[in-house]
Parts: sequence; C-alpha cells; structure tokens
Amino acid sequence: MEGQAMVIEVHNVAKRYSKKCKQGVLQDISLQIERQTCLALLGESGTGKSTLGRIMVGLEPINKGDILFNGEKLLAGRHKHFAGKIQMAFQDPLSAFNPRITIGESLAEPLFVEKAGNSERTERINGLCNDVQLDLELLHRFPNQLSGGQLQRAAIARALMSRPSFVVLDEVVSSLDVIHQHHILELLNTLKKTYGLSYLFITHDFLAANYVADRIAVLHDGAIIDHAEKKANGKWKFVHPQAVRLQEAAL
Ligand SMILES: Nc1ncnc2c1ncn2[C@@H]1O[C@H](COP(=O)(O)OP(=O)(O)OP(=O)(O)O)[C@@H](O)[C@H]1O
Repeated sequence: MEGQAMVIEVHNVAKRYSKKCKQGVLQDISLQIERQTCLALLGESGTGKSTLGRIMVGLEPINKGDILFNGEKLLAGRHKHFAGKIQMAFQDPLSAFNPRITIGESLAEPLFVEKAGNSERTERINGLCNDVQLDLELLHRFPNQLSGGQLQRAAIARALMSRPSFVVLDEVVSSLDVIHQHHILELLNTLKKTYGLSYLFITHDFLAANYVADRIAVLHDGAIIDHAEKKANGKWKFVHPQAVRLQEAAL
C-alpha cells in the first residue's frame, strides 16, 4: 500500500477503559484505509470493534498511538475540527435521530451548521434521498414512523449530508432482514463509488464483509490477528485459525 493516498491511518493504538483492568480493550492496533476503499473490521462480539470505530471518528480518547486523517493528527474531542468529513452510522438507526423532530428536519441540521441557504438545503436533501432511495414523503414523518430499512437509509443520508470522505459503519445491517441487508449493502457499494467514500465497515458477519469490503482485518481479543485482500477470483485467504473459523461459520 506504500505510496497510495490514505484517508485514515491508525498507528499502534492502545485503549484501556479502566486502570483496574489488567489488559486493555485494544492493544497495538495499526491499520490504514485508502481513498474509495472499504476495510471491513470483522470479529466476534466484545472484541473491541465499536471501540476502535469510535476512536477512528474521534469520539473516544486513546492511551497510546496516533490516528491520522488525511495526514493530520486526529484527537478525541476535536471531531468538529474535521467539519463533518468523518461520520459514523450505527446498528440502531433510531439513535441517529432526535425523536421530537421530523426526518426532514434532522437531515437539514448539518446544512444549517454549514449555513446553506433554503434552495441549497432542499436540493441536497432531495438529491441524497434520491441516492439512498428514500421516498420524499417520509421526510414529514417522525423517526418512530419509519420501518427499520427506511430509517437506516435515512441515517445513511444524514451521515452523508456533510459530504464526508470517511464513514464508520457500525453493524449497520445487523438489525435488518436478509433482503433489506442486501439492499443496504448494495446501496453502500454504489454510494462509495458515487461520492468517492472510504469506509470502516464493522461487522461480525463474514458474508456482509464479503459483499462490501476490499480488505478485511480480523479483530480478536483487542488485537488484529489476520488481514486479507479480496483476490481477483472473489476469494479471501485467511491464515489465523480464528479468522478461518469466522469465515467458515458463514459459509
Ligand atoms: N464505555 C465503556 N466503558 C467501559 N468498558 C467498555 C465501554 N465500552 C465498551 N466497553 C468494553 O469494551 C469491550 C469491547 O466492547 P466493544 O463494544 O468495543 O466490542 P464489539 O466488538 O464492538 O462488541 P459488539 O459486537 O458486541 O458490539 C467490552 O468488554 C465492553 O464491555
């Protein structure tokens, strides 16, 4: 990967929530994501995937190491400094929305921050709803009046509203049925190309990773134990027994 433009780089990151714990949640994590590529972070529950995702959007402080976004050091708490260029979407899309305002009002919020005028707001909201195939009628509803699939499309539109270049997708299809999972994964692939996005796609499901990822890093007990690139024949070659087990369990 030497010489390729990296959107985000994680160098030797360690994270410990409490000094009382002997072992930290993450130990010596290093990874990089190039422009317009998707790195899937695959691992079982409790291995530290969401923690690493939150660290990579600047929501969580670290105990050791460095995170670079477009070559600039990312410090927890300085998320605003990157002006929406890094975004995150979650398993429970309801958590992305204020229950007291309509979906349309929620989608407009990042545009008010940018001081976009009325016509630009309408244009960008309509454009993104079109891209994520969200019916404009739904903009007048409140979050609890949408289905899980509709809400996840709206959450993705909201994450993309500020025109980010890097998005952390934390188990974004886990709560959906297989048909809707497939639709959202297809949508993510299209959006990646349309907007030149880079993703960290957090999942416990090898099949979901296989669908969207250019590379997969396997996280186990807070460490990256294996790393594979999709071969030309669409296959992956893992070496570590735990990574092979995760792959075989899905097939
Ligand atoms: N804010 C926190 N304070 C203390 N411990 C935490 C906190 N957040 C997570 N942990 C602990 O860190 C470990 C890793 O959690 P994390 O949510 O990062 O794992 P995960 O791989 O994303 O799991 P899942 O797939 O179940 O969401 C767990 O043992 C969890 O209890």
